Amino acid sequence: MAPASSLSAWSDLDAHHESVGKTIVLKDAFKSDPKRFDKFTRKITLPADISSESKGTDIIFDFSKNLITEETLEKLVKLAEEAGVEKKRDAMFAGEKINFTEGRAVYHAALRNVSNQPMKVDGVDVMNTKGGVNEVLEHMRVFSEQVRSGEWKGYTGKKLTTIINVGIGGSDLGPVMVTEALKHYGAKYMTLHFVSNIDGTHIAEALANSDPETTLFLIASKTFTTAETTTNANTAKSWFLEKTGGKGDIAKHFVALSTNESEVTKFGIDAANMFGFESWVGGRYSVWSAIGLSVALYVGFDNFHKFLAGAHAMDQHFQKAPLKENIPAIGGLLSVWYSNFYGAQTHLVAPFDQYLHRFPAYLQQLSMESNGKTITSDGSPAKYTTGPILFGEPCTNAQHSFFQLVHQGTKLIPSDFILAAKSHNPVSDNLHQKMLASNYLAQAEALMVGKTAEEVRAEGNVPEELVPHKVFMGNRPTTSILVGGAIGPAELGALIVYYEHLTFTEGAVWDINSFDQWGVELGKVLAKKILKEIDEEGAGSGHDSSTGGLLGAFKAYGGF
Ligand SMILES: O=P(O)(O)OC[C@H]1O[C@@H](O)[C@H](O)[C@@H](O)[C@@H]1O
Repeated sequence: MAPASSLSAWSDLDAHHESVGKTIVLKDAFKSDPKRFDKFTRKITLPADISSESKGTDIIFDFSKNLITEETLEKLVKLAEEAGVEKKRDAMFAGEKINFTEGRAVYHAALRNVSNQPMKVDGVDVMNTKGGVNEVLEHMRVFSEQVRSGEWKGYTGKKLTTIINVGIGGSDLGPVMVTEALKHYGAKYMTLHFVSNIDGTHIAEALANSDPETTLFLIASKTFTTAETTTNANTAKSWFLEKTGGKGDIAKHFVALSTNESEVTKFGIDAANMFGFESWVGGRYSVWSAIGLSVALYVGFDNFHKFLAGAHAMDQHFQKAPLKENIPAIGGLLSVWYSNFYGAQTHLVAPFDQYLHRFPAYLQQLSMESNGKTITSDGSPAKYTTGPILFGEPCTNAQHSFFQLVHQGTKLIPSDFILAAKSHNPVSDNLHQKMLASNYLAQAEALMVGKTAEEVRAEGNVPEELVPHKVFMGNRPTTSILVGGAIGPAELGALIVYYEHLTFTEGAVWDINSFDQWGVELGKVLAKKILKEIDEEGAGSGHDSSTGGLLGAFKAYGGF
């Protein structure tokens, strides 16, 4: 593929940015076009049998408060066409090896292919082959039901009620985020811990109040070689054996979620207690795989299945909808518009939903590990900026911390706001929900309309020298996502996949490989070398004076 900036649609957008993009005033655009909301809003409806709403749930994506005209959208669509976004999308869904630096298919969509269409990699239907998607799902169903019913017992015959998931990166963030998001559906008697950090505090705190007789460990690692996870897992195993006086039965208390059977068995987990998946599932896309076992245990397999089905609905939309109507494609193209033509460096995602409090952290890995790349498909560096810095916090909290910068800072921060129309906790006669919604609406409106000096003065009693400080420039873009019901498993699945395919679209335009992550390797290698040096005499070798100096100081202060 040609570099994005050499495409004619790119130059066209450049000119369009000069003539229209730089001058568009959103509040005027709304005044002059009463249909702007309708024109730029897209909707997906999730089927009734999987939704939190009995008639099916609509999810509305309001793109109208973005710095675009109809012409902009057409030009962005043209860019997607010239960049081959649809071709690349179809190649992904056809199981082609679009992860070209690792020679792998990118096939996490197969994991949520609940309509069970054949999906093939190398000519093999991954759905129905031995050890394939359906077989693993069935294993997950049986196991999660056995644990939840108490049929699967610990070594002293007790029901397992504490789940400790040991994993990091994609083997942690998805399960944490989803179990938090679906807490309303979770088994109230279960205690969940997610241990990821190599900092011993993480595992120590999880084990502190856990009872080995009632604890189930899920060792979640695609590769089963990640240092943090194997170290934490070994610490957990030693704790278990020590606390049970060697009588504890590993087979009843430890299961593995992995692609690497030989490492799993080396660790001491029976292959029968391993839930597998394939190398075509990237770590950051693995919550749909066996890595999601903690979700199935916590919310029950039926809800896990609805989660997959909601995701599948968004997959189908992404696959079939023309680009101009294609919700994730539009999201991705807007990101390109802001990153490459306005010089925006960030992307804020603020869920107005406490249950979604880990959603931005999850999206950070999805977006930044996927598109934090410089090299394009021909091996040359991109001549344009790629993945934005994604960040966020739930609102209304974020409003009271960093929103100052979003409203009045010097940076353009394209923002997404997410709200569910219905709360799972309509306390105080829904007062909280109404206040939450009023903030969701007010923030997007305020960011767009701003406040002029004249408006500040008209408020009266404002000393002239304070006027500029109280001015809001406005014209700051937002995308508002409204779930037309509560956020249940299916709604959550669809929201995640919106961001997955948004990220895909960005990467496809930028002509980068969104599916590898070589950038995390160098630090791992250096850490291994330094770990050895901590146990050796001296302050290591071959380091710069800062690293060597700090290593020496650490050893001296820490008594190593
Ligand atoms: O599941 P694993 O193999 O232990 O890997 C965990 C994480 O390891 C990180 O190094 C990768 O960058 C992530 O993509 C991955 O999710």
